Amino acid sequence: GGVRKDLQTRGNRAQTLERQAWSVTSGLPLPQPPPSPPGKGSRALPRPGGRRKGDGWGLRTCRGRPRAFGSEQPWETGAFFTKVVDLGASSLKLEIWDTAGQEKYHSVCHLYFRGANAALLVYDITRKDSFHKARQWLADLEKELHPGEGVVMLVGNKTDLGEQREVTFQEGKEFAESNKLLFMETSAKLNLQVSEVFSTVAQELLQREARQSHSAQGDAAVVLNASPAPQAKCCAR
Ligand SMILES: Nc1nc2c(ncn2[C@@H]2O[C@H](COP(=O)(O)OP(=O)(O)OP(=O)(O)O)[C@@H](O)[C@H]2O)c(=O)[nH]1
Repeated sequence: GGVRKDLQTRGNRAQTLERQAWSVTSGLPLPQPPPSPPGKGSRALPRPGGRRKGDGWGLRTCRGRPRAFGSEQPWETGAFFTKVVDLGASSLKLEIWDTAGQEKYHSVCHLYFRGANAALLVYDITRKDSFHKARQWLADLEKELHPGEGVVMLVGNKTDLGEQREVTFQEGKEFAESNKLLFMETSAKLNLQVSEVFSTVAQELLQREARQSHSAQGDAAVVLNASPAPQAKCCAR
């Protein structure tokens, strides 16, 4: 799935930045026109179509809507959600596309990653195969996200099923570290660490944005400082 991010500085003072980010669960999308969220126009990005239930991959609570676990309603089978993350000085509105888990649509998954600011790679800690699939998804993601751009978090879900665990915390952490990913474990069922996933990703997005803007200012200073030099040389002739 995917996420589009609106950043708004509090007090309505500053700019509204628009960024696109994609969250990637284990699922694979059927590309369809995305729905229009309330109050917004139609979107140019695809969203997943159907959902195959029960493969244990998804992080349902990423949809950012209050509801009881397992109480899905037919109208909730769509895959576009928004979540506002309050970060104190700023808040981020994440627009999230959830992919549906269908391997045969793997070839179109790049549509969901393109232009992403962020991605969540979610696996099921009770299924080693889902962990291996997450690694494959990362390879796909890396083709679409430019190096150093895009925040990717690896998420091990279903910590409430600890006795059935097949992927250790350490394995997840080491894989994440070796690929420069953020890492967390969650239980969507118990709502453990779910909001932390989003706030951590949002924080990281903001920090990267601040660093980029800082470095852009640095570049501008170099250009400004650079231009008088040739003139001075010229005039000295
Ligand atoms: N025990 C437990 N079950 C979970 C948890 N998260 C999801 N499930 C269950 O796992 C199954 C799959 O959940 P989905 O949210 O449909 O998984 P998904 O990967 O998004 O599904 P796809 O759309 O096929 O990718 C469902 O039966 C959920 O109720 C969790 O944290 N703990």
